[in-house]
Amino acid sequence: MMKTLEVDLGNRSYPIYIGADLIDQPDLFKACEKASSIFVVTNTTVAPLYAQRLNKTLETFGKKVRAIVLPDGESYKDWKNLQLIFDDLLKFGADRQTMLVALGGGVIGDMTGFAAASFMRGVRFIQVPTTLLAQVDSSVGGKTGINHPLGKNMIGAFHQPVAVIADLNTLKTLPARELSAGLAEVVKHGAIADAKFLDWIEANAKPLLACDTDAMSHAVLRSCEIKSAVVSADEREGGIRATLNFGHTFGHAIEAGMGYGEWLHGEAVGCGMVLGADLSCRLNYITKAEADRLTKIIQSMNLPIAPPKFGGKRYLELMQVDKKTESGQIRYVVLEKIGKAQIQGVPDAQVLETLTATGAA
Ligand SMILES: NC(=O)c1ccc[n+]([C@@H]2O[C@H](COP(=O)([O-])OP(=O)(O)OC[C@H]3O[C@@H](n4cnc5c(N)ncnc54)[C@H](O)[C@@H]3O)[C@@H](O)[C@H]2O)c1
Ligand SMILES: O=C(O)C(=O)C[C@@H](O)[C@H](O)[C@H](O)COP(=O)(O)O
Ligand SMILES: [Zn+2]
Repeated sequence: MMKTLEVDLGNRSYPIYIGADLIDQPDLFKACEKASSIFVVTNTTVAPLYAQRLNKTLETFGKKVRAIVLPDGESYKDWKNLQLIFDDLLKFGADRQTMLVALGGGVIGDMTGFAAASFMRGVRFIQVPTTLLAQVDSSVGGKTGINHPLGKNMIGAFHQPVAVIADLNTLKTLPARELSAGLAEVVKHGAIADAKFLDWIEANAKPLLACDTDAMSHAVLRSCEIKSAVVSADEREGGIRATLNFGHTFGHAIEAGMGYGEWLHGEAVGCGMVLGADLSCRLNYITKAEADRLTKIIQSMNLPIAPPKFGGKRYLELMQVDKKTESGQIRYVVLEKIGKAQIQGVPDAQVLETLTATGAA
């Protein structure tokens, strides 16, 4: 059965649809009725799996539908490949009434959203997330952008989609490693916002890793509920939205430091949460037993828990460019307790203790 949630942002509110075989349902794409043309942005892996079905659905609106197929991978989330989207939009007559449709994981969603934010100063777009990570996290909330060699997601814009259509059946073709990466963000939602959800995740590692339909449905729904509530309260990260960045200050440093694509985003975030839990413990918020428990949950999702050994100085250098840094002071999301997070500055010496204790330094 399909579930519908709402991201509540006044006249920019939009629905999140979660259910099976949704890419075949034209009524969910009704925002396309007013479009002059439709461009589906996808990649070389997802296109052969789902583009034809989506195309058939979109063609029912009687508009020109075109696919823009990008190369696959985090390392392509850059200027050069963003430009390919603009090239085709201009070449094939897109205008301000054009609808972009992002069909793929977080990389495609972030790039399509940024293209939509900036093409002709802004056009509408729909998110059709096909990875677990995109369904539980990246398709919701309107953070769009690309990477810079010196820092993750450094160039971008807030631009909300007009609908999120999460077809749970697309997860059936997802490789196991990608499923685990998505589970990292699911664990994050439990850790920062809902201790009972974290209990459920802990108890359901097996069905989650097996991509069981009921387990996936609950994981996506509860994650979207948590994320949409946070985004509705703080769209532009002036306050509580920063808690969604738990594990990301360390995680983004791992992604950039290794070279984008070496570690998956979810893997880096999972490991980043191990460091974040250790730091939270050193700050006397959570106990050692609670930090160890979170590490075990992350490990149970087949995610790496040992960070790359860049050394303390290099980690601090990589983390300095984090978007939460204020006047040179790096700010970290820490767990006040399981199910509640906050952001604060931490002396480098204490961060170095965490980096040393976890083998990063
Ligand atoms: N905007 C946000 O709020 C937000 C939140 C979290 C992550 N992100 C970003 O999202 C990106 C990570 O997203 P991701 O984990 O989805 O990675 P991804 O987009 O690279 O997708 C992972 C892999 O799965 C493939 N794939 C996608 N759907 C598939 C399917 N149904 N079956 C088989 N293969 C499929 C992709 O082609 C790719 O190879 C990062 O760039 C991260 O920074 C953004
Ligand atoms: O939506 C948010 O806010 C998040 O922080 C979600 C994160 O999972 C996501 O990876 C996001 O892209 C990170 O944002 P950034 O501002 O640190 O680049
Ligand atoms: Zn993330």
